[in-house]
Amino acid sequence: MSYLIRNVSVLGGAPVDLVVRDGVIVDSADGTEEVMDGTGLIALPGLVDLHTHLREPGREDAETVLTGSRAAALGGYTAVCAMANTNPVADTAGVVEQVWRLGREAGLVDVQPIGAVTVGLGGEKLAELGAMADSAAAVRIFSDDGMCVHDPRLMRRALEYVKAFDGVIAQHAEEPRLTQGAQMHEGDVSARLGLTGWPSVAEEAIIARDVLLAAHTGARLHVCHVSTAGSVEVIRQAKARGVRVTAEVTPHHLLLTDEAVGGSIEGTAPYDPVFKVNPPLRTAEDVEALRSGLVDGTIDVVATDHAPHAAQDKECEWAYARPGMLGLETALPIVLHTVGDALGWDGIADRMSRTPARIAGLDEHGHTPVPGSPATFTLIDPQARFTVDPAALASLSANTPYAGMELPGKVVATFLRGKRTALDGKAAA
Ligand SMILES: NC(=O)N[C@@H](CC(=O)O)C(=O)O
Ligand SMILES: [Zn+2]
Repeated sequence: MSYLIRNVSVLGGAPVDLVVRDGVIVDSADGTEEVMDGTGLIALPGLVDLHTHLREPGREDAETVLTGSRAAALGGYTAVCAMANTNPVADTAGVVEQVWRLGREAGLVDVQPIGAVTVGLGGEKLAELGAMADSAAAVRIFSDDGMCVHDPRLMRRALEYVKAFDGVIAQHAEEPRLTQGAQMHEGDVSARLGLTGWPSVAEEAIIARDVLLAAHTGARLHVCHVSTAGSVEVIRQAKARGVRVTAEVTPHHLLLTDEAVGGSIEGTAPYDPVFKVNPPLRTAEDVEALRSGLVDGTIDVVATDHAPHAAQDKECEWAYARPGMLGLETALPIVLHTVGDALGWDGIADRMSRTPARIAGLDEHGHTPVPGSPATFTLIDPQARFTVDPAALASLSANTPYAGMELPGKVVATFLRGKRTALDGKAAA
């Protein structure tokens, strides 16, 4: 199909016509098959998520590569990096190739598998990093996410190993000796609720160690879901010293605080497991530091940490509930709501597309939609507002913390190499 999109604003600029043909954006609208009205819409490069849990193989009742791809396309994404904590764990060339192939078959977003750092996420033995890098999936990001690579010797070896092919280690920063039994952020709210706390220092101590290891090895480190003001400060200092470190923040850590666990959000009761997530929701001061860190570039990207969980794993007592929340279908609206004005459209394109594409080595992504570029972009209606309905999400799971919230910014359509993968709330497959 070829498309003529009339009167659309690219990154907030003056309205233009965008012509999509043969997978690229071209100049001439001659003979285009479908005309779309882009009046009032913003065109952004297709969003790229560095942190998505797709649950296939192993928990296809919570999400599959196909259903997660639908959620991604509807959220404006054209590429997602699939985390390795599946069952079996994505720690061999066979598993990463399977996930990669399933992504191709779904055909809605580019699914780039992340490989595990250690065998079975066990934290004891390096996985076959080279074999995963050399596989058809061409893995470049490795992570034990869900678990921290806490052995410093293993972390050092992993950094040294991936440096050879310019890979990156994405660390879930959590000192396990400081988070034993932790149920939420350690602070006033945890004290009030009587829940064991996860102190901020459990995250900050690992990041501090890892930036030193990254400096020592000269390898690339990426910090997953940064959640505390202290972490932002450690990363800021490391960057000032030239360490090759990048970092992500999730939409939920840009908006929600530990008060949500205490029932502060309208329509929720205390101990609602929908707010249970790792790292935990922190304080208002942390949220403020994360927002300014993202705006000043200390934090490089927004990543969703889309973590679907089946109803029985979420709708139970707090202590038994799995940590994690959905993200793909609400990420852009939450970013618009929290830091949209401060970032502007170019800043949003940078933090949600250009920079994550660069970190992941996804060269076909992150391009501003102008003639000559791949037709891999998304169209947003910034004026439209919508109310989040968990049942209406394309994800197989419903664990969104934003149920009932009214949010700005609707994804109208998404294109991947000229294929329209989502339109008006419906995915193409
Ligand atoms: N974020 C979470 O709370 N959970 C993630 C794992 C992770 O990202 O640490 C999951 O896989 O469910
Ligand atoms: Zn994690």
